[in-house]
Amino acid sequence: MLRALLGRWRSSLRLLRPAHVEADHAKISVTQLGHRYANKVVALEDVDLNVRSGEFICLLGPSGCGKSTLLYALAGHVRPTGGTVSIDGQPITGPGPNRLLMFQEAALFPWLSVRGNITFALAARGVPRAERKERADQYIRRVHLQGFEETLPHQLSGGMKMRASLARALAVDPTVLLMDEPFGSLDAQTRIHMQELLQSIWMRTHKTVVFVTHDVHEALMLGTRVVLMAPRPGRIVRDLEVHLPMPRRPDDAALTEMVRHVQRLLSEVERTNIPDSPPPSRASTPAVTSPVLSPPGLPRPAR
Ligand SMILES: Nc1ncnc2c1ncn2[C@@H]1O[C@H](COP(=O)(O)OP(=O)(O)OP(=O)(O)O)[C@@H](O)[C@H]1O
Repeated sequence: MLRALLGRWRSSLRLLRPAHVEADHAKISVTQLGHRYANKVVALEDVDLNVRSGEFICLLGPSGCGKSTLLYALAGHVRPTGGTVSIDGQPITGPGPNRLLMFQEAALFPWLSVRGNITFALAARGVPRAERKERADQYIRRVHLQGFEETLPHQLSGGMKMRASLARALAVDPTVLLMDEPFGSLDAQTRIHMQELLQSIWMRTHKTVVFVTHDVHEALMLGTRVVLMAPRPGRIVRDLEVHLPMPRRPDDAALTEMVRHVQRLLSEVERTNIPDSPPPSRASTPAVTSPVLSPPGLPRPAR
């Protein structure tokens, strides 16, 4: 029994491997990124991250580890105080049409219908009038909102608003989709539905996505890569490729094993960053670099 459990645990963790992406092969390249806010908080220090075209990256970590700051630096909304960020070899100096940032709030115009919100965004991006309605309706179908084209946002549920917002984001076809905890305010069931929808859309489009979340299960459900961050100063401590086939089921056994493993890594990150303890030196986070950990109640496997 124990041997079977251990075998299952080992094989699921083999699907979680360290990521190594050369800068030459990267769509997004972040080099030695640092950001210190005006209040002297060091939100990011020495962050290096290369993202291939078509990857779904989840930034995961405790509150305050700089996930949003990194995302906003990619969006061009934060001008980092050190290092560089580039997309397709072009340095980012401000917001641009090749990136789209989505938040927890659907941010729909309340006086425009679902279709109106999408066609407005298309018009703002210079899409010819003749194409707008057809393109809007195509993405409305993709998020399963057909029949609600003329509905105003206040007549939609939270999940439907988020689907409309997702349709709008996809319709403008950005090179990179940046998502800051987009499903954070949804109830558990709607959140799972949104994850499944986003996953199925990603499988069709292979859009490059950078997705911020606190939720380990969400990160492993969606990500082709999970980047673990730690605070004070905000930095990357683990970068793992998730080789679990898609579509993923929320209750899949291998996924559940991985969630436990990554939760343990995260709690080690949190233990080395206890509030009111002196900030850890960069060399004092060794636990996070230990390659294999035992799940609770199981012996530590031989290396
Ligand atoms: N505009 C700002 N001015 C000053 N400090 C800021 C500002 N925005 C963020 N910070 C600080 O920078 C650090 C990183 O914040 P950031 O929001 O990027 O982290 P996060 O990992 O996204 O956190 P959370 O998960 O809670 O959203 C935190 O200590 C935060 O207090």
